[in-house]
Amino acid sequence: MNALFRLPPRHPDTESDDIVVVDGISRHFGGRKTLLSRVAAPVVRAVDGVSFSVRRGTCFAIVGESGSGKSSLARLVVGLLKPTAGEVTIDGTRLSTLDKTGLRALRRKVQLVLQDPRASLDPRMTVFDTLAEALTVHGLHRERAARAARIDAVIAMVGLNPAHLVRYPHELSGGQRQRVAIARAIICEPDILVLDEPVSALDVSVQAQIINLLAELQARLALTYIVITHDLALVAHMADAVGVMYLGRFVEQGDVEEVCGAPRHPYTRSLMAIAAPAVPPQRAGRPALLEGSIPSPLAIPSGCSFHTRCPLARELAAEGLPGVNTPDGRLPRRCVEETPVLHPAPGGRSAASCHFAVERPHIQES
Ligand SMILES: Nc1ncnc2c1ncn2[C@@H]1O[C@H](COP(=O)(O)OP(=O)(O)OP(=O)(O)O)[C@@H](O)[C@H]1O
Repeated sequence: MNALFRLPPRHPDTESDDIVVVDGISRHFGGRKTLLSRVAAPVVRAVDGVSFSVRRGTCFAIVGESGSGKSSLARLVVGLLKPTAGEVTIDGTRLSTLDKTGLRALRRKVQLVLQDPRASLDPRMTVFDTLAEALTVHGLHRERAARAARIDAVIAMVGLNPAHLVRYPHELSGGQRQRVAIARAIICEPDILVLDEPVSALDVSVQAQIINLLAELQARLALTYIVITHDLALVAHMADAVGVMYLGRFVEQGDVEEVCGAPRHPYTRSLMAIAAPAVPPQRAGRPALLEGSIPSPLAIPSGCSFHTRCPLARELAAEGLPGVNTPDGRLPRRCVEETPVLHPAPGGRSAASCHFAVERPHIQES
């Protein structure tokens, strides 16, 4: 489990105001016998001991490839999934202490926006009905005129007009549908939006418009964002802080300028190379494109879970001495045998879990 990593405040005299604190959260699936099977299903470690905190009014991004556990983590944060271990605290309230009523109240404050609005909007409901339903669920603006006024105000905020209110999702473009999904999320005046791949289902030309809309709304409504994405370029654009996720764990996290500007973990460097192939080689090693695909979370590699794809491990092994490497000489033994912990970078604005991340000390010294 990674220890709770908190960015030091930019201005040391301002008090820390963490609206979200995620402490050692895990979610494992399977492992139980079913009625039809006497053998327990294998355990999938979708999220495995993740910790982070998010300052009020900022944007925290969770980045990683498909299958790294990002969506499961998002669902844990909004209380849609129960953790196997660990705790999520939202604005001082521990989710584990909430009953059904408490969780419903929390869902008003923490809204989830999904990747594909075509799937998340009911095709049989007009835009007006979709927004009215959100108010009804939370018992807000019950009076007709007040409800219509709130819907008109929100539809304008997301850049649509009253003519859109009578349309059905299939009568809207992809960008307009995502604007409706955002309107539905903000209509109940939440504090936090969890945005799961908010633009990846959209045409590239529309993506920038939605990103700008999200930035505008964040400033106007003092929202806190948690953005789930596989795209480090989007992270660099939107986020203040980031957690880089691989097989259920954060392998690097911290200030976005530091993590994206001088990534220390070889996985982050590889993601950066994909996001911006023209970026010159980083100081601490050449970014290499990722080889192969992410292993199954049913069979997480031993030691450092990234060792099966790690370009830095291969490079270090090539420099290493017999006995320091695995018997086949392909990888440093330490990468295969020892699980790395998050090491804070000098200055404490980021941390990376790689045995060799900091100075890339020569393998004989380790
Ligand atoms: N309900 C479930 N039962 C079993 N395994 C699950 C369940 N939900 C997720 N998983 C597994 O957990 C792992 C992480 O899934 P998750 O959807 O959180 O990853 P992700 O990074 O969001 O990927 P994607 O971008 O493809 O959605 C995957 O291997 C997935 O198959």
